[in-house]
Amino acid sequence: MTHPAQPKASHYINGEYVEDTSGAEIPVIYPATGEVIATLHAATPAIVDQALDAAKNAQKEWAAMSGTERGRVLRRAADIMRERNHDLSVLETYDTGKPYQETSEVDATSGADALEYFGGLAGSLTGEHIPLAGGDFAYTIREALGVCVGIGAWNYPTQIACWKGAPALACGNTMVFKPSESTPLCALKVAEIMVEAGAPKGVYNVVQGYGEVGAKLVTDPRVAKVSLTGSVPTGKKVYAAAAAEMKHVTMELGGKSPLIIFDDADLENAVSGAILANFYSTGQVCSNGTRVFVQKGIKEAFLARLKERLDAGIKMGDPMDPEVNFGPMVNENQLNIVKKYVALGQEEGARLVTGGGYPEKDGFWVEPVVFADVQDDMTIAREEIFGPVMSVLDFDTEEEVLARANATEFGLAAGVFTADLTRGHRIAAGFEAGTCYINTYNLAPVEAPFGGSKASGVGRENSKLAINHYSEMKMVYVSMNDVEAPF
Ligand SMILES: NC(=O)C1=CN([C@@H]2O[C@H](COP(=O)(O)OP(=O)(O)OC[C@H]3O[C@@H](n4cnc5c(N)ncnc54)[C@H](O)[C@@H]3O)[C@@H](O)[C@H]2O)C=CC1
Repeated sequence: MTHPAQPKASHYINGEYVEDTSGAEIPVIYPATGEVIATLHAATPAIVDQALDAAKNAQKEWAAMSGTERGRVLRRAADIMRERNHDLSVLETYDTGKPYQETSEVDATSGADALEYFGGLAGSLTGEHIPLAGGDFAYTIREALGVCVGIGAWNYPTQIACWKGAPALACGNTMVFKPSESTPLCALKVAEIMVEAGAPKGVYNVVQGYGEVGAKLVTDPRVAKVSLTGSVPTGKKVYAAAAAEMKHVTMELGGKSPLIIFDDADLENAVSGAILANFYSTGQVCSNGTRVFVQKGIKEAFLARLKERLDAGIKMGDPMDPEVNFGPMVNENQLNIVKKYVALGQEEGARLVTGGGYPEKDGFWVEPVVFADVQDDMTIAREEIFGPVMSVLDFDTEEEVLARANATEFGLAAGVFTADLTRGHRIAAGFEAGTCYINTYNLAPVEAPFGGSKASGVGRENSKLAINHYSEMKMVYVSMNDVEAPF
């Protein structure tokens, strides 16, 4: 019998499901059991062509609609997503293995928030009037870029499809979105919902594929902009390919973010913050604060309480059970990466405080891991693991810890827990990171910009700033005077 997660076809182009079985197979594996629940096919060159043509053909008409009309479509799509939260969350759980307890609160909800927020902004995207000498003036027109390509990672398939789609469409662009080959299901539902909400055909298209399909999309002359969520190595390749054609980019890449906990921090809140910074989505979150610097005075109390809460609170099991709060890794490859780093941490002399076991059942399961006595030069403190592995490092002084926190090529996020708010702001000012937290961690409301500095990215998603990344300003100079020329 066909599994309910199996979509009608692999791609969604010009308002319809489209299939071409000659593309490479993409098996969809439910991470909780290891079983193949759906089979899709990567886009062939003909499918890529069809999607880009559809997006190109739809763009002028979409951009010619008023911002209010475009916004109405996005807001309707947000309403539909909220109404279907249950079904979308079940699908997100099949796609990623994340527990329903989490997906039912976060994924479609966050997608709907983006659609609603950018839908609300769409009617107020304007240029400005610039008075000049002698009665001349200039005005600016905020214009869409054209066809935008979105390329997603596998940890938040619904959210990423919406975070890229919503601002792109609000500005009058059209989109071709390529989900991660590990989680190809959810974006198809987003595309369906857009059309149901009234988006003209071709405005939002989804094509499946591995990296090579992504690479093909990036260099196509019909494409004006590329927004990637993925790892730093992929980001470097995509940025370079886009630069060769002078295309706009947004890069949301990986991190190894620091979380600093001072002696004076509220212990319970600091432990909660460290949990949110490491174990949500089984640690598969780009902004995770995986280097937890704890001041020596609070260190043992912090470790004891953290272990107590993890031991009592983690509930692994069927991700569809609403009581379960900890799911498997997304796939076998990612599980093996975690295993490699956990072994490395032990070899390099870090102290295993909790975890390190692998439940013996089908699927890709790992217990959450906390390492203490981690040194800055250990591999687990330098490289992004993208799994539930927390490294706790000791520190003495503010100056020392800030320097160590910043000593990384990454700059996605950073956080600090302290009762001294002056110090909190001082540390936030000193962080070399795009997304900072004082006395909390890992929140990403659509109203606030999200993104990284240094190797972690270029540009920002969410907030009014995202509009600048999906539009450009045309200037029109108007002379009110005779034209003077030298000869
Ligand atoms: N900053 C952020 O907002 C976020 C960043 N991430 C980062 O994503 C990574 C995990 O996701 P993965 O899917 O493993 O990343 P990945 O870099 O392997 O793949 C990302 C996407 O790029 C595509 N791709 C691969 N090679 C390509 C190429 N040459 N040209 C065009 N597209 C190509 C893949 O098919 C996939 O859709 C982690 O590093 C994580 O930190 C994840 C979520 C959010």
